Amino acid sequence: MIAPTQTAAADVLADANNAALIDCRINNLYYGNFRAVRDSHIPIDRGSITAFIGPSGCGKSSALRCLNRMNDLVRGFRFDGHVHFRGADIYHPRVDPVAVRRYIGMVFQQPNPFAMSIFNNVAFGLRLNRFRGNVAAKVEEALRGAALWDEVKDKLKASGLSLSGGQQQRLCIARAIATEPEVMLMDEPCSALDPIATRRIEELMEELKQKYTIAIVTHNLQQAKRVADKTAFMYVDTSDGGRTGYLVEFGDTQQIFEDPQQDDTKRYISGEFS
Ligand SMILES: Nc1ncnc2c1ncn2[C@@H]1O[C@H](COP(=O)(O)OP(=O)(O)OP(=O)(O)O)[C@@H](O)[C@H]1O
Repeated sequence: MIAPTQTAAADVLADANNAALIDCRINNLYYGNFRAVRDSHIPIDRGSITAFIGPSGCGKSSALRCLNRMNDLVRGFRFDGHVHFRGADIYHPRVDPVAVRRYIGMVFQQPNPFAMSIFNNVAFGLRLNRFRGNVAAKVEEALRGAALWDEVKDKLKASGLSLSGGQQQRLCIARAIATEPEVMLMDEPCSALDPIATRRIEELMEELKQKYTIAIVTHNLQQAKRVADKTAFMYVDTSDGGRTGYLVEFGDTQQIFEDPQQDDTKRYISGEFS
């Protein structure tokens, strides 16, 4: 369990007033001496899909990876700011990053099923978490949740690697939801998929949203427009000779696309730069 801190106690109260499920404030994010992101405050609302958009290198993935401490695994990573999940500071020294990732799961750009059976791919996390209930029932539930059950129910012993790219990505989603996280982070989950498999994942996201909060990094503006409730637009500041990403504008997706308030957002949305 993520231990709430004293500072977090006030935020728990704020949460009761419909504050964001995750409140992420990145003042500075460094890899070694390189400042990759600055001044970005991104709240993630419960039960919503939030898209991170912006040109390559603006720090979308870096910001996303802060939300479940995935950057901790990167050498030279330093972060000044906070990420509060349900009011608790996930970077508090007493908080175990592995526990954070149990609440806030992740699906990556390249489908990465383990070299084991479809069944065991999904059961893996359950066993890791010493799940004591009915594993087979839970695996089925997760595969149904990821809209994959009908396609694999007769070949659960086949290797996860034998599936198509789109099926593999849904298998990874099943693996992520089997342990019942509250939040799913998706880092360009469709970039390796064809348009039909992409559409399938987008439809799945709509279904998953009933149960999970989702944050997604996407290069595909149409995808953000189709699936996201909220959109964060990030850009790169080169004024001081560096390349530091920052949040330009955050709001309802419809507002960001139809009535952007910042010139850079307008230019990006209209395709003036990519
Ligand atoms: N592990 C790392 N070590 C050093 N620098 C990194 C690392 N990961 C990212 N960066 C740098 O941080 C900056 C932001 O990268 P990030 O991947 O977060 O951007 P992005 O907007 O997601 O980019 P893209 O859309 O191309 O994936 C880039 O300049 C990148 O080179």
